Amino acid sequence: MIGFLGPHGTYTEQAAKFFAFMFGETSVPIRPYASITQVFDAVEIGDVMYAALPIENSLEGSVLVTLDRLSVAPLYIFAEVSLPIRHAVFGWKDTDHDRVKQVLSHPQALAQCRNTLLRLFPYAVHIDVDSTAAAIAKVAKEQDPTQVCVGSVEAGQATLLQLLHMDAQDVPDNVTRFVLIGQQEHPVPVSIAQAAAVHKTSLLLQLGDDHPGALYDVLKVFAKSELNLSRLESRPTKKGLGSYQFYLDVLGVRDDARVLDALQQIEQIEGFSMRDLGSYPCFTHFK
Ligand SMILES: O=C(O)C(=O)Cc1ccccc1
Repeated sequence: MIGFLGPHGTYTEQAAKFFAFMFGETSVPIRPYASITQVFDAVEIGDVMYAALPIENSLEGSVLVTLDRLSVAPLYIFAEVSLPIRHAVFGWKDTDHDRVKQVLSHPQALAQCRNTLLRLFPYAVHIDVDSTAAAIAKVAKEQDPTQVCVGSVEAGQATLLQLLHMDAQDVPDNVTRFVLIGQQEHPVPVSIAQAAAVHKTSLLLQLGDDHPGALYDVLKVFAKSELNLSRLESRPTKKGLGSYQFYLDVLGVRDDARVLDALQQIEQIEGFSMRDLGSYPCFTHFK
């Protein structure tokens, strides 16, 4: 079973369906949860074997709820899929744009459409909802012509709402990365890894003692090993202002001799602790 950020109609459901399809013959069912936190709870207590969650967007950057929980949860990334995201705006028939008071959606969707929404609905406030599909359901239920919502065209068209605008994202090329995560003892079939041309290894680094060049010492290892980093991100450790941990995505699979060697070298650097968040296949899926 794959838990995902629901309800039905979210972008994460599209990713969950992709992952389920990758299981092939042993195709697994998917189950919606109302929030990212609830999906994490479900996979941690073993209610579901896997979880599908958004982790990063090409316009807005990291989905912090996912990233921060991943740093403390004993979970691993097993696969990644990047999906192009096209946002649509839905409302009631004959919506008067100047009278719209509220635009509801997931905060990432609102952020990805910020400028377009300001232009279309200059007097509206943006309201965060747990998912795009939850926002669509709320606007469809309340039948209030001063509310509109942002979500996928398929989810909106499954309601009585009217499609007001297509492609509301501020930049046409809008892509979100979704990850399949789970407990280490439940790896996915090797056929999934074999189906991908690109693999990544994700690491979480914590500096023990901060000193000049501490991060450089780590980056030098990757540079000398000619390993490409596809991401480097700092997040607060929450232990005090100015205290950071680092997320790194290395292009390469952990079993690769160069990656193994680099990781061993980093482990020997004093003052660092490194957590392996998984080594996994990366897919891109165009509908
Ligand atoms: O709310 C959704 O539909 C999600 O799956 C989260 C999300 C929101 C915006 C872009 C990508 C994923």
